[in-house]
Amino acid sequence: MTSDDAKRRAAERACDLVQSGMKLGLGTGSTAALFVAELGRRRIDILGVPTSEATRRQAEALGIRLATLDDEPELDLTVDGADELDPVLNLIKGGGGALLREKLVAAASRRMVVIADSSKRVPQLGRFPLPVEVVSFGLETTRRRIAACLRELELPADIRLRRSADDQPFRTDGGNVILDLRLGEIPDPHGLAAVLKSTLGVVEHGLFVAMASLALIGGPEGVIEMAGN
Ligand SMILES: O=C(CO)[C@H](O)[C@H](O)COP(=O)(O)O
Repeated sequence: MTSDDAKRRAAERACDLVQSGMKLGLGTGSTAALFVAELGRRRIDILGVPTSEATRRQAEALGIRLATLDDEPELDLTVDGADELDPVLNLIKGGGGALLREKLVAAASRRMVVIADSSKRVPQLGRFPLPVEVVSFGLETTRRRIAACLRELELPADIRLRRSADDQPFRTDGGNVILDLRLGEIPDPHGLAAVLKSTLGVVEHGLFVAMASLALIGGPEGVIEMAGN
């Protein structure tokens, strides 16, 4: 079974949770795109709040009714992918650069369900570089501030500015840039999340701590369910 098949299984199972009339947060990335495609195929009448311009374009093309988070500040369910998930469903997200809108939409939802293939499961977060969205003004000063925090926490200060295919700094939908932190391991996701959040210049980080209530992991045996908070 390919990774895409596994992701599709998880996406299809997540669609089973969707009922007509729901207000849904629509995630970003290849797995979330499979979910949105399946929603379109099933023609369930939902109102979607997309977490990126890419997802908005896909959902619009499928005829899914859309709203903004300002129109609909309380959502029933968000379904989104993840770059890593640990056994208690703390996540690293932002590989696709949509972490800020993804977190805003997930936080506005009664439930967040993660869909993934089994390669995303890890015993401890940190192998995947942690995306941190920062303002581009004063970028070097923010980078140094983050490096000092990491050294304080005895974590490696290997921080790289994300670049697009044309070698220009990658820009998020909000016009910010992303620093990817190569940490290797994150022994205390709560602690690191708090430190990053209080660092001047940081807009948001890709640690989703205690936000997901369920993960659906697709694989050759079917779909495994993992419960979170
Ligand atoms: O956080 C994300 C985008 O910002 C994605 O959910 C994450 O990168 C997983 O993507 P994929 O489903 O393509 O593996």
